[in-house]
Amino acid sequence: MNDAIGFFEPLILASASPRRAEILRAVGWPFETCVADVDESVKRDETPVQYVERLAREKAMFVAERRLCGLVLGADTVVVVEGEMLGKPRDEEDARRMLRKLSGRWHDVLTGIALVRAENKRSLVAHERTRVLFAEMSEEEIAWYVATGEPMDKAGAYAVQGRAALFISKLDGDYWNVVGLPLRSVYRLLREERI
Ligand SMILES: Cc1cn([C@H]2C[C@H](O)[C@@H](COP(=O)(O)OP(=O)(O)OP(=O)(O)O)O2)c(=O)[nH]c1=O
Repeated sequence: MNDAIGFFEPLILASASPRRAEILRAVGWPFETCVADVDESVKRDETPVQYVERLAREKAMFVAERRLCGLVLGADTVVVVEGEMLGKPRDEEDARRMLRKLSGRWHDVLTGIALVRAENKRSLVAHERTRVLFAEMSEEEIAWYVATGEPMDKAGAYAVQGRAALFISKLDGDYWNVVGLPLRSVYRLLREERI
């Protein structure tokens, strides 16, 4: 059985994130990528859930508007700790600040996902939340971790799939959501809803 073709509808992944592509590849979901260029600034009074869902939808819509056909997937991930939303760090000092904030605390990782049908622009939007507990990090560990460069293109300044695994004490929810794509939610959305 060639499940890569018969089981999954091919996707157009509206993302430059190598992690999202790797996650789709890992389950054999056929896709091509097309990078979306959208303004990622937060609107006034926007909640983290509203933000990730809006961004996921804008990324998918950006690509869908430039295509005649196909099913486009967009996603956006943020970390929320004590009410503060953490995106990708601006610089190394910002990364150290984020890691100090996460040290020894539980936080939420939120990913918004959006599917947009290019033919008619119909869309489905959802989000997934995973709780993560960071171990206490010493200043020395934070300095070492930031010097590896790993935090710089990651929401919350860490990569659970990389060296930050050394500092993850507990994780409650979908691991793949933390890496940037809650695959189970994408699959369920497509199976349960018509688009
Ligand atoms: C928390 C966490 C985030 N991340 C990554 C996933 C996302 O790529 C990134 C969050 O930034 P996003 O803005 O969601 O995505 P992106 O800019 O990398 O890619 P695009 O907008 O083109 O889709 O952080 C990890 O890789 N590991 C982690 O543990």
